[in-house]
Amino acid sequence: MFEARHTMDAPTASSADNGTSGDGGGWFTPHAQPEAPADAVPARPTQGAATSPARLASAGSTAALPPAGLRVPVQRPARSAPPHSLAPVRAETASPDAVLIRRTMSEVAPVADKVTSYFYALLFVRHPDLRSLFPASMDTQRDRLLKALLTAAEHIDNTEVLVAYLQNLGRGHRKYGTRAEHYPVVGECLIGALSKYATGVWDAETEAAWVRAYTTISQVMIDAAAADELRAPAWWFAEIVAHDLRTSNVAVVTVRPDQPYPFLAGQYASVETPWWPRIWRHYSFASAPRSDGLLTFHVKAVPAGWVSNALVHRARPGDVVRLGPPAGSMTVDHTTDSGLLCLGGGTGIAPIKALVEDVAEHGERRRVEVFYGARTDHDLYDIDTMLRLQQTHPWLSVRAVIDQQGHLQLPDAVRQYGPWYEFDAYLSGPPGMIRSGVDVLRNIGIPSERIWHDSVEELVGTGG
Ligand SMILES: NC(=O)C1=CN([C@@H]2O[C@H](COP(=O)(O)OP(=O)(O)OC[C@H]3O[C@@H](n4cnc5c(N)ncnc54)[C@H](O)[C@@H]3O)[C@@H](O)[C@H]2O)C=CC1
Repeated sequence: MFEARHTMDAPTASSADNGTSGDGGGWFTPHAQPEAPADAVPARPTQGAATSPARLASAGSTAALPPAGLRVPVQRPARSAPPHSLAPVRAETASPDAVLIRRTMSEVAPVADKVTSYFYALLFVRHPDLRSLFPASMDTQRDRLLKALLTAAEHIDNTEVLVAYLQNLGRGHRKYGTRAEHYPVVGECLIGALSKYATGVWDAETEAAWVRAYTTISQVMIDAAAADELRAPAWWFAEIVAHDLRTSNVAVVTVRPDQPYPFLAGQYASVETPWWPRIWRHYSFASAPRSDGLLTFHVKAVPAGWVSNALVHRARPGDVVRLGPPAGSMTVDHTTDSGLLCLGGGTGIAPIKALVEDVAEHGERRRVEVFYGARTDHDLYDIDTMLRLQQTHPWLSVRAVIDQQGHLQLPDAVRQYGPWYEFDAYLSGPPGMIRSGVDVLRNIGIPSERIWHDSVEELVGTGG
């Protein structure tokens, strides 16, 4: 699940300072590709300063210009920007709008839950028709939309990263049924909620800054969705063709999409099961693209994880799931021949295996060093596959790291080998492993921009 490293999008999210440090769950922590539908509610005037819907992104318009002062690049970076590029712009370099937006966010941060609740109350009261775009239970999803909006607003000056993030977000929203006309109504409710709770700082100038930011944000998303519509479906149906229970709670699930599904090794997809409509969870592809078009995911059933439990314990061949578009930037750069240092913890071994296959298919002889961590021998459910790959490929080395007592955690094991400073590093696994792994790898000399992983926040969301 998850856009890795350097991106704000989905599973592969940012490494460094975004989401890998701190509590990883803060309201304004940049995170990987959010999953929530960005829809909204139009019409009634918001509370406080009057914000007419007309001032927000015009539905369906693809010609709206970015507001003055906000730069919207036209080019998408080839790879997502490094996590550290998401670091907040320092006050002295921030635009006036960014300063006002951050001031609002500081004001509402302590009451984030209330802002979220009020936002959805406004949305669903004003636009009850939009309720059906969201899951029946909002528990796991309720704050995702607002988080995404606020993340984007906070990084309004960080154009390159922001645009890549928003484009990804806009494409990803197609599967929710989000349409261009939903954006202004969401914007109205966002501003309604912020103006209610940021009373200490809210004034006409602040509102204007939010309107400009939201207009830019929504236009980038609308345009990306429109462009994507010309070349890809909003979602894919995929039939489960194999279901292999490897342990009591880990299944390897293979699906056949109803149409070609282009992706890159190291990416992930969001998956919706028939049992939990509109609840989407990210899973990394466990193989590089195959000639038969099949896709494989490794799923661990986690406590209270509706989707993961359904996929492990209920799903059977013949069942049909839905897939969102591929996302994530934890991919191999084939223009270089530097070695790959890969840390896969638990089911995090899935995208690592895909990366190994990708290197093999490119016929290169790059060194690939895999550290595969698990709590017990039994939990190394895919070690046979990895050892077979090692036998076939002399450039590949696979080491298992068992961490039953928590004495030797996976990242620590890497220190005993090396040197690693000329390697590109790939981390995939539980959020704690990624956080400590990024620290360890930086300490042993790998620069942040060569450390790739999916966003920790997305990973947290993935488990379900
Ligand atoms: N693209 C990605 O990053 C992917 C991430 N995942 C995530 O991987 C996780 C897999 O869960 P499990 O199999 O239960 O893993 P687990 O909890 O059994 O841990 C697996 C390995 O990670 C290490 N680890 C765990 N917490 C650590 C910490 N705080 N510091 C250092 N090392 C730590 C353990 O030592 C062990 O070697 C899930 O959270 C899942 O969402 C799964 C697939 C892809």
